[in-house]
Amino acid sequence: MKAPVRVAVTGAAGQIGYALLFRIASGEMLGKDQPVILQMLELPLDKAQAALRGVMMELEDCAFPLLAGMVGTDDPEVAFKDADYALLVGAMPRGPGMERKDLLLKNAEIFTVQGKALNKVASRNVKVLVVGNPANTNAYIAMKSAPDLPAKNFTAMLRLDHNRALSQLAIKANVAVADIKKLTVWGNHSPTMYPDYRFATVDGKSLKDTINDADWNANTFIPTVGKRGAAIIEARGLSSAASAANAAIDHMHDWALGSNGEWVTMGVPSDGSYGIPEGIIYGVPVITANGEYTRVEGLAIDDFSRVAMDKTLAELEEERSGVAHLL
Ligand SMILES: NC(=O)c1ccc[n+]([C@@H]2O[C@H](COP(=O)([O-])OP(=O)(O)OC[C@H]3O[C@@H](n4cnc5c(N)ncnc54)[C@H](O)[C@@H]3O)[C@@H](O)[C@H]2O)c1
Ligand SMILES: O=C(O)C[C@H](O)C(=O)O
Repeated sequence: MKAPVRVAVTGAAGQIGYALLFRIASGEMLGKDQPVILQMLELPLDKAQAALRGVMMELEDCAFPLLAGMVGTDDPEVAFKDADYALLVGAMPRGPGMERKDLLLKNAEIFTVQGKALNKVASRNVKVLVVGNPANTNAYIAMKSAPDLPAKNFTAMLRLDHNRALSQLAIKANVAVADIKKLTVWGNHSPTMYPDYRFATVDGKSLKDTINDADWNANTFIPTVGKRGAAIIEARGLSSAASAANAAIDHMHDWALGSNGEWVTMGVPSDGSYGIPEGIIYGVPVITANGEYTRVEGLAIDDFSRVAMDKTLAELEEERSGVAHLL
């Protein structure tokens, strides 16, 4: 049996937390041979702490063989102590009629505090996934607040957008989701994101040629994927939770255990490639292996894509300016 690893989850009593923790404890994230110690953070409010105690009772009641320990706390330095993985979910969600960036100033402080706590107490190799919105800029804030940790260890969740794009494409082309390779979503987790299937293949054949519908791409596919979060809020009255937790599991699973040579999308600090200034947390195609991600380099960027990639970049730069005073 492997030694247990420490997995910190913030917002553990929230919607996404409830859809996430049981899957982590059952081994779906890090493997069926990897014991985990869950270190769960919630707000220092009676209601939040009581709800967290309830979640922990339910975790106990599952008798998961891989759950090697649990900590529930309102102190980030307890939650992140020696953490090998940190899923930063806890933040305010948007409601109907809001954009994710409307949450920026409300949620930003959470990520300065938590970045500092990670810097102080987490494993030096901690892998951080920011889910709380606006996810890219919150990941940027956490990264900048943790100068002693490697910047590459801070990532934002674009995987939900990647999975949404996969399903829309599978429906359109009448193919199986699992057969679509080489898809990506560039940029910000916001309506400006650019889901891009120019390189995608199905059974080695170009998906773009199979679909052959530029109008559908520009006027249906891209806006449908970009506005899917709002469509879920409109339908459910609450933001996505099970699909968000599922994407977080996919992101961390692939980062830890590898993507078997396949492309996945992660929001990662830019290295300056593709015309994205260094340090901006931007969705890009990566291949993961041995606990590391490697950007897919050298892809051709045509005029349509350049405009789309610059638009989502401009939004990220605007968000970064909006939080500069906190860093
Ligand atoms: N990146 C994505 O693809 C994606 C997808 C879905 C949701 N989200 C975002 O994830 C976040 C959580 O969504 P949810 O539906 O679970 O919300 P929720 O309101 O159900 O749960 C959030 C939980 O976080 C807790 N919390 C708030 N501040 C905290 C802090 N400083 N420390 C610890 N816990 C804290 C709250 O008490 C609450 O229990 C939101 O910001 C939402 O917009 C992102
Ligand atoms: O859209 C939201 O506010 C929640 C989440 O980011 C989503 O994409 O479902």
